Amino acid sequence: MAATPRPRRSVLYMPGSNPRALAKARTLAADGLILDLEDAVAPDAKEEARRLVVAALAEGGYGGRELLLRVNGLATPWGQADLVAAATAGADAVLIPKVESADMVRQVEAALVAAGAPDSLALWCMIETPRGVLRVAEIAEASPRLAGLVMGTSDLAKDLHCAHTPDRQPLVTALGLTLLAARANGLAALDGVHLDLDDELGFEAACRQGRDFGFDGKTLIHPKTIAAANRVFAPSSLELDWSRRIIAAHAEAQAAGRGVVVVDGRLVEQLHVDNARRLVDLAARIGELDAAQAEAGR
Ligand SMILES: CC(C)(COP(=O)(O)OP(=O)(O)OC[C@H]1O[C@@H](n2cnc3c(N)ncnc32)[C@H](O)[C@@H]1OP(=O)(O)O)[C@@H](O)C(=O)NCCC(=O)NCCSC(=O)C[C@H](O)C(=O)O
Ligand SMILES: [Mg+2]
Repeated sequence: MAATPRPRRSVLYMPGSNPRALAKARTLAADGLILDLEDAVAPDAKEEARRLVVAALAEGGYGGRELLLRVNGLATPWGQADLVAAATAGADAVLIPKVESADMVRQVEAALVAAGAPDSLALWCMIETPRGVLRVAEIAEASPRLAGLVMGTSDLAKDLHCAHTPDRQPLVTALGLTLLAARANGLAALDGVHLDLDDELGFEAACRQGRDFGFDGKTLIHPKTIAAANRVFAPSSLELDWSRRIIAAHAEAQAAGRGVVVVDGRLVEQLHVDNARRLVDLAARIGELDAAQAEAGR
């Protein structure tokens, strides 16, 4: 069976040019952090942001949080220097913005390798342009270093000329294609940001929609949204209770020579047990991460 993925319920962007945010992130309950050199950073602050991010990573203190460093695109004036810095900065992954082809991924990978990136450095891709969405299947299999895809729903909505409606209907095709490409290649998939920071109910509804689509978690822009994302994207106690019951019932049935069993009137087969195990394992990983963060915060 595939290894249980790490929790990625909440992944917070922070502008690389904001030292306060880079420091505060060490104390936040986010599963992952995106140290951003791209759109959150003004052009005249790019060099300083790169220096701050490299220094923050060198200082460490981010515990078990997954660390993604979002670079500027290779075609921009900052892309090449970002990749040279990112190669050995100590992040878990480099997040490439506005990916539109497998070739673009391989160019970034070549630049990172030339700059001394270790084999362990993963690549993540932002899917946030119409061309990127149309080519997401080829992008998702561009490199063995690829670990995940991130929806960039703000850029995408801009390019599509679509509205940010509460039900996100205009984005459903892109969300579905990205999720399909991720799952077909064993990659993680993160949903896009919710821009209205005062819209708690809308944020939770968007989290539930993303979870129901199959996304592993949501990308966030403010710490106050972390708790809700962590809650919505974690398996619920009802799901865990059901999962444990069907794992036990199916094991009993198998011991008696049967491949299926009915629990509370519902047919349970091996595929349901596989999914139940995934949820139970994910809950265990969340428990470990939460405990480690609580320990570090003491
Ligand atoms: C939106 C913000 C500019 C608001 O910042 P601020 O006014 O400082 O908010 P608060 O006063 O409410 O902050 C309270 C404390 O929390 C810290 N804080 C705030 N935001 C973050 C953060 N993102 N990470 C870490 N810490 C944060 C503040 O420093 C305060 O701390 P303290 O001083 O101790 O009280 C700000 O939230 C922000 O800049 N958010 C990130 C914006 C961003 O990164 N945007 C780009 C990514 S989104 C994107 O590009 C998606 C994609 O590409 C697409 O196309 O869809
Ligand atoms: Mg974007």
